[in-house]
Amino acid sequence: MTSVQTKTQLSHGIDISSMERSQTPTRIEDESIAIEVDALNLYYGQKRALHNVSMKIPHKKVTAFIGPSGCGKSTLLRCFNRMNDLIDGCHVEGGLRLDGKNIYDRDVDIAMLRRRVGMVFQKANPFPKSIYENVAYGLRLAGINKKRVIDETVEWALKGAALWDEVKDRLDDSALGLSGGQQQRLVIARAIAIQPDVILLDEPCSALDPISTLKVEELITELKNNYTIVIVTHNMQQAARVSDYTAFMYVGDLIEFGNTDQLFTKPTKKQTEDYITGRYG
Ligand SMILES: Nc1ncnc2c1ncn2[C@@H]1O[C@H](COP(=O)(O)OP(=O)(O)OP(=O)(O)O)[C@@H](O)[C@H]1O
Repeated sequence: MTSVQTKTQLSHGIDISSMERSQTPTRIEDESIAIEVDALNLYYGQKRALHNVSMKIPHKKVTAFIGPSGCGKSTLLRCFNRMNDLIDGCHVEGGLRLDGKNIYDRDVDIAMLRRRVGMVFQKANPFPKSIYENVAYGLRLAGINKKRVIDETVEWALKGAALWDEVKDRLDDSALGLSGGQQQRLVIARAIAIQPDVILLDEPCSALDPISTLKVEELITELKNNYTIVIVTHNMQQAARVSDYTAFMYVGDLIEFGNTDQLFTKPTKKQTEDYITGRYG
């Protein structure tokens, strides 16, 4: 065991045994790419929050963003569906391509982009409507009105979000009566109902208890069979458990990006090693 592995276990208790069992690590060079970030700079007014970030996000894999508070993880995530457009004074320079198309081009339909790139936030935000209506809402917005299609899709999405068995007998009850973990899975069901290509998860488990966290983590692992997933997490054990690739960010810079097992066991940058061994952050 290397000194990094020992320190990692001591400071954070990250279970690296599963990493050591893994076969040949996957390499980003061998992946099909969903999102390509090219020399991206983002400014809040005069302040630059992202510095020349370049990276590739692979299709149907889980990519985690880690790093200390304020390093730009959520800012970068929000670029992927242009949520930052909603912030006054925010502007972006550089390229960000989704399946080869620059999403910052003038001709991009932002509503369509956000259908393709769904987002789940730290705090579950169900609408004050029934469980059924929460999932059906996006379908109706998308112009789907046939009850049978909506019924089938609501069931499919709730099953996909591992919530169906818990709610199938109370679909007309208020979503606000669900537990925090159930609400987060409901929001994920709402996101997948409209069949996006990419799901962005911004600290989806930070308000959840350990059992709900485990369920959402299992769900993430399941969802990557069909979706490209990008997750921001403060929890390094979570990044190590659920992700295939990890990006370590520090004060707006992308310091290191690569295969999760390698990044946690053999980081190539001292700043990454210092962070994962708990020396700062
Ligand atoms: N709406 C905003 N207006 C101005 N500055 C912002 C805004 N949102 C974020 N910032 C700044 O941009 C930088 C990056 O913030 P961001 O929230 O992306 O970091 P983070 O790594 O996700 O942090 P945390 O882990 O604490 O959520 C910080 O300095 C933050 O203060």
